Amino acid sequence: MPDQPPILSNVPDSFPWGVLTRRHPDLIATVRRLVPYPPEVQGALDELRDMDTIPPLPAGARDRAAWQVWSAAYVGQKWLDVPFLWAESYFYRLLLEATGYFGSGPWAGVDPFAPQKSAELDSPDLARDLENLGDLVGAPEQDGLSAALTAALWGNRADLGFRMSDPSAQDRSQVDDLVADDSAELWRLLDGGTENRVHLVADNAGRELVADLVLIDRLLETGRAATVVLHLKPQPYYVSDATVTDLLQVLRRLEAAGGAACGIAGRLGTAIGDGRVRVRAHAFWCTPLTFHEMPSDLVAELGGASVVVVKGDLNYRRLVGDAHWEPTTTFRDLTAYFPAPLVALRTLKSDVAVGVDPDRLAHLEATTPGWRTDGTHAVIHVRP
Ligand SMILES: O=P(O)(O)OC[C@H]1O[C@](O)(CO)[C@@H](O)[C@@H]1O
Repeated sequence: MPDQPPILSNVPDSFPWGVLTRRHPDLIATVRRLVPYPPEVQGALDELRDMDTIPPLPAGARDRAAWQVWSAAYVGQKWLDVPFLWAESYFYRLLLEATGYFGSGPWAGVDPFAPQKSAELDSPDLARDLENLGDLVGAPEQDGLSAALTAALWGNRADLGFRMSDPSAQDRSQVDDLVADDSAELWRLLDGGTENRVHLVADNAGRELVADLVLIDRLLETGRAATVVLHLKPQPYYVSDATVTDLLQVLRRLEAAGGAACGIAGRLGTAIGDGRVRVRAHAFWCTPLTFHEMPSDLVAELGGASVVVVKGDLNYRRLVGDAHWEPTTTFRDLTAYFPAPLVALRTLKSDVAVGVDPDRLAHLEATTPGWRTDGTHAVIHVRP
C-alpha cells in the first residue's frame, strides 16, 4: 500500500472513535437482546465490551496462527491506538469467538446477526422494492441496467451496523447527484460484444444483496455478462455482511414475493445450477488486510475477470487504503495495483474520500459537513 499512515480511532469525537466507543457496545447489547445466549456467552460478550487492551485469540482458535501474524504489532495495545480498519475486523472476529460460532458446542455456526438480517427481509421497504421489480425487468435494456446499477449502489447506503448507531440514516434523503460517476465507463467495458466474465464482491445481505442479484440477473439477461462470480463472506462479519446462508434466504424471499422477483430467483437458481453464476466465499474477505495483500490464488482468479465490481464502504477502504488521503487523489492511481478492470460502488460511510473533483470538494466541504460519513453521498469509480 502507498506510504500513508492509517486512520486510528484515538481522536475523541472522530468518526472511528464513535464506532469503537459507541457502536460496538451498542452492537453487543443488541446481539444479547436478540439472541438468547446462555450465561457463559453473555459473560464473554460483556468481557469483550469492557475490554480496554487487545487480547490474542485463545489457544485452539482455528485461525489463531494467521491472526498471530496480523495482530503481532497490536496485541496488548489499547483499541483506540491501533489502525481503525484492523480494530474493527478483529472486534468482529472476537465477537464470533465470544458467541461460540467456531466452537464445538450448540452455538457453533449460529450467526449472531441473523435476527437483524431476517427482520430486514421481512420489512415493508423490501416488500415495496420487490413489487417494483416488474418495471425494472420490463424496461428497455439500458434503462433496466442503469436502474439495477443505481439500486445496487444505494442498497449499500444504510447497512445494519450503520443504521443501529444512526437510526435516522435510512430516512435521510440521498443526494442523487453522485460525488463521482464513471458509470459510462463501466458500460463501455461491458459492451456486450464479448463473453464477459464479471466478478461481484458483495457487501451486505438483505436489501443490498437483493439489488446485487437483480444487477446480476440484468447483466446475464442482456448478455453484458456471460458468467458471474459472486463473492460472499465465509462467515458473519460487520453485522450485515452477506454469507451463503444469506444468499439462500434472499433467493427464498424473492421466490415468495412472486411476480418479477420470483422470475429472477428462478433464473439465478438455474444459472447457479449450470455454472454461469458461481458462488465463492474466500477467507481473505474476512481478514483485516487491504486488497494490496490479496493472496495469489485470489489475484489469479480476479485477474481473469472482464470487470470486478466491488461493493460497499469497507471494501472501498480496503481497496484504496484506510488513510486520510487528499480527496483529490485519483482512484485510478490508488488502485493501479488491482489485477483487473475495477468498479467500486460505494455509499460514503467513513472518512476515506478519494477521486473527488476539486470544485465539488470545495462545495461539499463548505455546505455539507457530514458528507463523508452520513450515508447520503455515493460514488461510482471505475479503473479500466
Ligand atoms: O457495509 P459497508 O458499506 O461496508 O459499511 C460498513 C462500514 O461501517 C463501518 O463499520 C462503520 O461505519 C465502517 O467502518 C465500514 O466501512
